[in-house]
Amino acid sequence: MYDFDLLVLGSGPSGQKAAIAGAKLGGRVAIVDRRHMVGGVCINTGTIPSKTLREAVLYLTGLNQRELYGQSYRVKDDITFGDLAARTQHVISREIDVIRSQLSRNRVALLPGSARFLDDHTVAIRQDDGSDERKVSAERIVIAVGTKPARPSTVDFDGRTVVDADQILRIDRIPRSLVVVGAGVIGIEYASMFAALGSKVTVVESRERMLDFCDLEVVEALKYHLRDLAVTFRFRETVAAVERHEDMTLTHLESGKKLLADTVMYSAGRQGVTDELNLEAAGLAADKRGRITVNENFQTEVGHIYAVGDVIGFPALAATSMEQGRVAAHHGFGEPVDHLSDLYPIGIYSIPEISFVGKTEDELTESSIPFEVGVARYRELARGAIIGDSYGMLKILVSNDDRKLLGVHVFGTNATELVHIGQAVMGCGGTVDYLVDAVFNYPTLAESYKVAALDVLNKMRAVQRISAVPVSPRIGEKAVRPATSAAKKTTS
Ligand SMILES: Cc1cc2nc3c(=O)[nH]c(=O)nc-3n(C[C@H](O)[C@H](O)[C@H](O)COP(=O)(O)OP(=O)(O)OC[C@H]3O[C@@H](n4cnc5c(N)ncnc54)[C@H](O)[C@@H]3O)c2cc1C
Ligand SMILES: NC(=O)c1ccc[n+]([C@@H]2O[C@H](COP(=O)([O-])OP(=O)(O)OC[C@H]3O[C@@H](n4cnc5c(N)ncnc54)[C@H](O)[C@@H]3O)[C@@H](O)[C@H]2O)c1
Repeated sequence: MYDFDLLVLGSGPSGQKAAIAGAKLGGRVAIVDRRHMVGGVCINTGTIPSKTLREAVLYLTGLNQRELYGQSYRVKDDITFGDLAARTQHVISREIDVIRSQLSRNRVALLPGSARFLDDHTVAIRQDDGSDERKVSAERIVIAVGTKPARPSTVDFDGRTVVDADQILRIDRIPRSLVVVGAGVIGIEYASMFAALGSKVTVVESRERMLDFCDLEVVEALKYHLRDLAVTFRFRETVAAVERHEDMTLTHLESGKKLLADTVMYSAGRQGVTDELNLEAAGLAADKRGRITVNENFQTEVGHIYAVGDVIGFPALAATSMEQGRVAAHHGFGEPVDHLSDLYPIGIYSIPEISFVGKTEDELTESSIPFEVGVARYRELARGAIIGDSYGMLKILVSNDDRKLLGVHVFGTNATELVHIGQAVMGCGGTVDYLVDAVFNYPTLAESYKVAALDVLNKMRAVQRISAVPVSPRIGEKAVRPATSAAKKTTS
């Protein structure tokens, strides 16, 4: 009756995984995207180019080797944007090739063009050059159209001196000075890269602090490092206007300050790409940020139409988007599937990088959940000395009640990889005792888990000991001996 069992709109991480999951379940599946956007924002303008650029910056500047070889150490003196772009283009092409091959070997048809709804089972697909339009029908439809940078209408983006986070990848020179508007994840990642390249970076953020979902101590450490790379932070400041002059920009802040810079980059949030979808024809609507509301199965108000990935909003990560796509397809085909776990890691590829899983100290304190903190510093690990990372740290938060891990926060080299050890222990309901008893490879950064776990146990034991000692009576009071039965068993 329909052309396809499943039609996916958008080939980013969520769309790809929905399509492949549908095909593995035996469905006839197609995926629609513009020819130049196969792989989505993730591959073409977002995750992959920014992470490759970061790797190129770290390598060519030699930044990570300077503790070992001195502050003047560099692999290349005059780094051009071309040097950085070459590596980025290479990785993008390779990744697109992998995606095309995965779709084709799973018999997912790739239909080029932009989709818009004609009704709740039918879409029209317009070729990129507008030359042709075809109708396609499907029993189930997954909307995975992602987001684009939010651009204030008052700012004149020229793609050269005033740019958004997509356009920054196409600039032709490394700016001597850069204003970054918005200290979200995108803003801080690009601020780190340009600061490492030697640009004088000013970050303007209207809130009081940045990355407020992360551990406060870790964010403080990051700010210290970025300031050391000559980054200036302007918190509680809002951009009022940006003027373009020949090869220069002047950013006016609402407080009256003026910032002169070669380039201004806007990273002040993103907008769902739903304006061209003609959602009303399918009986759907988006909110004012272009987002679509879904239930826990990623179904929209129209049961056979699903929405996944950044277009549904938080957490808007490639990793969670992939899972949402897979879960939606399984639900659509009636295949049993668990709901998405809450226990996913966050990775911020600033320089140095940050990663965490679970709760922060602030969240636990607000919920009155008692916990103990264990810290390991890379400078006390042999691997830290070998790689020249003296600033890295790993912090674990452990429940005083049942000794389970409640959160893991990592700052420094390999943070985004290391966090998964804590995630696995937490996912399996493990306690701090597992980390104390486990033997880790030496010399590694993973050893930091054992060091932090021992730190927790030492603190817990000290508290138990003092609790077991009679409290000296105040004048006129009797001595009290706290009940020792409340003290928890320690294994080491
Ligand atoms: C600079 C930057 C860095 C990032 N870094 C990270 C990171 O390090 N780690 C991480 O986990 N996440 C990161 N993200 C977020 C990550 O890229 C997104 O979460 C992810 O790409 C969202 O995937 P998606 O499936 O929603 O689709 P997207 O990747 O957003 O792609 C959507 C696709 O839909 C297509 N489309 C839109 N409208 C239509 C239509 N009408 N018809 C057909 N196709 C359409 C678009 O062309 C596009 O290809 C980053 C994002 C940015 C911008
Ligand atoms: N490593 C990663 O996982 C990664 C990396 C990059 C992006 N992302 C995803 O991309 C999404 C978008 O990131 P983002 O950083 O663009 O958006 P964001 O919404 O996270 O941050 C935007 C920031 O800009 C500030 N702001 C807005 N207007 C301003 C103005 N006029 N003047 C000063 N400050 C202003 C806001 O207060 C906010 O802090 C995130 O939600 C994130 O999930 C993830």
